[in-house]
Amino acid sequence: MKAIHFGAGNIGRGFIGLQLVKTGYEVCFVDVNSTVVDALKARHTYEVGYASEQGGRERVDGVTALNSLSEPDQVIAAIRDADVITTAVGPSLLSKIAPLIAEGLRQRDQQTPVYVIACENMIGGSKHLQAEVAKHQTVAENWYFPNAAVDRIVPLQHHEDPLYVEVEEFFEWVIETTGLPEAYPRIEGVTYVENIEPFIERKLFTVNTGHAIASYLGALFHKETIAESLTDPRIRRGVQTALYETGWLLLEKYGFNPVDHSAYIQKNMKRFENPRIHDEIIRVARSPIRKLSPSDRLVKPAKELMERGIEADGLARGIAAALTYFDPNDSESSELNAYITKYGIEDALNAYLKLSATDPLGSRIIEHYEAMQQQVNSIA
Ligand SMILES: NC(=O)c1ccc[n+]([C@@H]2O[C@H](COP(=O)([O-])OP(=O)(O)OC[C@H]3O[C@@H](n4cnc5c(N)ncnc54)[C@H](O)[C@@H]3O)[C@@H](O)[C@H]2O)c1
Ligand SMILES: O=P(O)(O)OC[C@@H](O)[C@@H](O)[C@H](O)[C@H](O)CO
Repeated sequence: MKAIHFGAGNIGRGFIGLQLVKTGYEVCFVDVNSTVVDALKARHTYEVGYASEQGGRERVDGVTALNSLSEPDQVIAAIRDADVITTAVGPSLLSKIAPLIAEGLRQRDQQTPVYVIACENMIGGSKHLQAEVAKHQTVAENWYFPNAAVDRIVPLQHHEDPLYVEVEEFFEWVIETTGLPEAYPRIEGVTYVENIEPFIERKLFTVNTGHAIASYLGALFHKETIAESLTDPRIRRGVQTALYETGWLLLEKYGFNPVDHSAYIQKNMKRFENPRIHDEIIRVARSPIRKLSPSDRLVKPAKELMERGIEADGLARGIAAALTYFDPNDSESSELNAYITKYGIEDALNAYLKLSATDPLGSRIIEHYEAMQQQVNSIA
């Protein structure tokens, strides 16, 4: 059994590759980072460490890697032979890897099924990748693209060994089975469900909404990590308020049990506070344009709540904080900041969030944004 995994980064090595190897796959990582690719090729093994009370490390053996920039033909050949293809490159890069995947799939023996699973933080990730592949190659009937949700906090890594990765112990990987044949491959640790929507929305609108707001409010109050942010009552309250709002939406949409969902929120607050994980604001806040897009963790739940006549003020405050965020090393943050400086907040709302300054959500965001601008000046 062979698996190709695009993106040998934190979640790629620290979760997806690990589970594939545990299942019995020979895993070939594909990446553009030559340090990581060369080390995987040379050693064929790496270690995953656990940031938990028990700690401990696991060895991940029998892996290899290819560089998609310098070895595209080898990547295509590897896709020809693969049973499963997974990705964890970031949602905006799926369009970049699609041509290579399309060419590899085109060259396959068309009788053998293949499963392509995007493990990205987005709703409908695999179907989005399928649409990107379809721009280059007609998608065959037995190329399956089941949507998935993946959850494990893997912070930025700062070790001498470029392959070692430290992760939290908790994980959840959910894959949608609707449309798959009976004999679809089972991956160790994966929960298979007929309908992924409640799972991806529960994860994205709790773990990622909470994380995002902790990071943007954290940046506003000059914090360095998520755990540090949550020690500040102003930020903690902001995160919890937003999570009770998204919780209300999830209860309305999917009929979750309120007691169970409250426990889910509290469990995630504990994960954010894990003292053994140094999760930097710059990682969690990365790519603010993506995070502020109408289909992502902040604006989508806020709009859906307001449409139901339910208050979303905590989300509006989190969105405003995201609009004040600035990291000069993050290209999306730089773009957004330059846009706001040039055209103003109302045009930015329109261009990136697809919201008007006059609609109820837009006007709440602007009120918070203006109050925060004063706050930025007073605490700077
Ligand atoms: N880190 C987490 O806690 C976590 C948890 C769940 C989901 N995710 C999701 O997983 C994805 C990856 O996140 P990450 O934290 O591992 O990021 P990362 O930056 O650590 O890893 C991304 C990897 O993709 C590689 N890459 C970039 N362009 C590529 C290309 N053209 N071809 C092949 N590889 C390429 C990068 O070199 C990098 O190694 C994102 O969608 C993220 O939302 C992350
Ligand atoms: O990866 P992003 O940029 O979509 O979001 C940053 C974090 O919220 C995210 O990586 C979480 O750590 C992860 O989703 C936990 O499962």
